[in-house]
Amino acid sequence: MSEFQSPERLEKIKSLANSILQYVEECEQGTQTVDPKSRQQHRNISDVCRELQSYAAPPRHWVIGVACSYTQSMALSLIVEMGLQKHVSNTKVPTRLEDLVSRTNYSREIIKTALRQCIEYQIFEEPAPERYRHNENSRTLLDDDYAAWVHFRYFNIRILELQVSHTKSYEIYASVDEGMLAGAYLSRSIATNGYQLAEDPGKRAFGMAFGTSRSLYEYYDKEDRDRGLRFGKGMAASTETAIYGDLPVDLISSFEKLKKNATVVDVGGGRGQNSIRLAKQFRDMKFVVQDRYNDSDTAEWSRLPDGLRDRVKWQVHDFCTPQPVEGADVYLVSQVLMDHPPSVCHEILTHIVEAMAPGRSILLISDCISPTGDEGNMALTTNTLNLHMFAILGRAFWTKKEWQEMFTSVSPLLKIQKLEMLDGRAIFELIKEA
Ligand SMILES: C[S@@+](CC[C@H](N)C(=O)[O-])C[C@H]1O[C@@H](n2cnc3c(N)ncnc32)[C@H](O)[C@@H]1O
Repeated sequence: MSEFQSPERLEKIKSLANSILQYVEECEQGTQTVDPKSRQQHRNISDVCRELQSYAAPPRHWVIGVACSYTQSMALSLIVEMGLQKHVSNTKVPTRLEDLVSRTNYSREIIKTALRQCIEYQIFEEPAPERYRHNENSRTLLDDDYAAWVHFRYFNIRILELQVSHTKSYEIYASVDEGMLAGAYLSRSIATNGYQLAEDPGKRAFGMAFGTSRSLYEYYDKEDRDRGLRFGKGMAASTETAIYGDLPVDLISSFEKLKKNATVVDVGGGRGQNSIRLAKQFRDMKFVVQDRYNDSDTAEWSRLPDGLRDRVKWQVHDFCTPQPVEGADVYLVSQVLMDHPPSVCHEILTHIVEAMAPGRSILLISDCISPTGDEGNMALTTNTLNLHMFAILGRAFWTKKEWQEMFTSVSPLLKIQKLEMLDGRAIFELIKEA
């Protein structure tokens, strides 16, 4: 018996392996019910695989391996930064390393090492030495919005190509990307703030990393429009995936029970990803996508299919000012409150509640919740998002009690009609009592 594999550990490995086999059998027999609301079984099995991986490694290897997991982000960021996904074959015939080098003129060592690291995590495949092709995972990077999302979360150094007469020179300007860079500063940020999340944007991990005293959205608006646009694209992709789409509002809230031509105001709606999805489903409803920073509404609008153009409109609106659309049927606030300190959330909600028609307008909040006690646990993906929010926005997800206190402080007339929670995601349906 190997020195670290005690009988207890081996027993654990056996039982985890059995649950994997049972999952495979159920899938083969079609007895696995894929619940669109939770995708719980798939998530369970990936938790089991992670646990199994931990038992397969000696403890000292496992912990240092977890500590080095940032190198996977490094590799992926290199791929996206160099745009390698666009050069690797998407057919059975792989691309040779030499061809990748000659097509891009980038370092052979970097290309090879970044691809190798990703391949170890099943992103791309290498059917023969130094021959690469896409697989199901790496193909996701061919979607521009999705690649923008990956880019937002990981490290990047942007190279600005300057055309100076006939010579090309490169200026590397100090821009490194949000998720990974801010994350690297988190321990330093809390250490200088008595081990608490910093309220002052300049002292948050993001502020320290980017040398700014502005909060994330102000920074995007005033200092870095390109990165702001990329964030918007990333958000659009994030709501389309299983990770953040596990609890879509339309599955939980009864849009069916609304009147056919109801108006939905999508507050802080970004590129309108939620409204567009809903407009496709509810063909008579109208949508107003409000965002302070989305000034590309004309571009968004022109991209809409014909049937949606007369029903989805954009409006530049700062949600910290009075709500211009009064008495709408639904005010949707999706992934907005999680970004702001309590005082700003109070202000955002107050403006909406003032515009709501008593007894009729619905306030629909899709956000995250920190489960306590018998409410369960956060899924790894939501916990990961919470850590990311610590670094980027200096915010932690609220408990149910904190949410309730916020609603009561905004207005005693605001009442929760429905609350759905899943793995740390939450959807609140509220009305303003008459
Ligand atoms: C995390 S995104 C959520 C986007 C969308 N609701 C979703 O669920 O995908 C937050 C959005 O709030 C917008 N935002 C930030 N500050 C704002 C403000 N003061 N007024 C209006 N929108 C704002 C951002 O531009 C961004 O589009």
